[in-house]
Amino acid sequence: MAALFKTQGMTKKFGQFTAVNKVDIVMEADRVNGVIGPNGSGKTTLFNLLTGFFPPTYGSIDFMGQNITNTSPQHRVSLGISRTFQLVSVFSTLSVWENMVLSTAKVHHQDQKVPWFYFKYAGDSQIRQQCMESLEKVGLSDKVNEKTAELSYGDKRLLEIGIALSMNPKALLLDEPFAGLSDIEIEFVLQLLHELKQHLPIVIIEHKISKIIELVEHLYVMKEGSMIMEGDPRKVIDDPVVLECYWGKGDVRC
Ligand SMILES: Nc1ncnc2c1ncn2[C@@H]1O[C@H](COP(=O)(O)OP(=O)(O)OP(=O)(O)O)[C@@H](O)[C@H]1O
Repeated sequence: MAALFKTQGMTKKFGQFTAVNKVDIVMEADRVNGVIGPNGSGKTTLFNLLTGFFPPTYGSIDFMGQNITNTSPQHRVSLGISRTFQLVSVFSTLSVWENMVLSTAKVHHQDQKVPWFYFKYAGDSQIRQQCMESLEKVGLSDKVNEKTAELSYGDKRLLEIGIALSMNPKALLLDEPFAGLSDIEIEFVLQLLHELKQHLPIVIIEHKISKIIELVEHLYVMKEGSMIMEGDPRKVIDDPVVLECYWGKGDVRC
């Protein structure tokens, strides 16, 4: 079976600064992959490259055996690459249901030029079903009519995951999904991820490994743009190189 993501020499430069440096990974689909690393080590840029938000300066990216190096984010979504963002990215002025429909219809009808026209597809039974199923999965089905601005931060995160799930993902990429959440909210999201991982490859960025040590099955460590280590999470976090990478910036095991 082809790897979920395979990158060769993947590099991203911003001017003279190298944010991601010659990253070669073969990320397998049959496990939860975690990505850790200190602030500014290139984790989000790695996600932006995998999801097409930036083209790489050099190198190649394959998704499930298909070269996607120069394809758009929209094309990658249609291939099944869904993501969430470090800062919650939902439309505050819309209701929960409107957020769901807008995103789901956009995946089905990429030809529309005017975003609001997507609402004409709100009645499509397939779109309605996908939206409802996703909202049920993330526990928001009783909040469909609520204004997104009035949701708790945890519910906004869940909505973002719900939107990602409604797009028929073949891979779910989560950028710090616990940021800003209370311990109770983190537990809820973690439980959801444990359920989702049964049938969906997950890639998760997180600073603090303790939150995801029971979830992830393979761990990557980035430092200053480079992938410095990968492997079994419990072995990786005890590796002297990884411990040193975190010295002065908080223990990786916190
Ligand atoms: N669009 C951009 N333009 C210029 N520099 C950027 C851009 N995006 C990221 N960088 C820089 O690339 C480096 C890596 O950033 P990135 O956000 O990928 O790190 P990170 O590991 O996700 O950090 P954090 O854990 O703080 O979110 C940082 O020095 C950042 O300032």
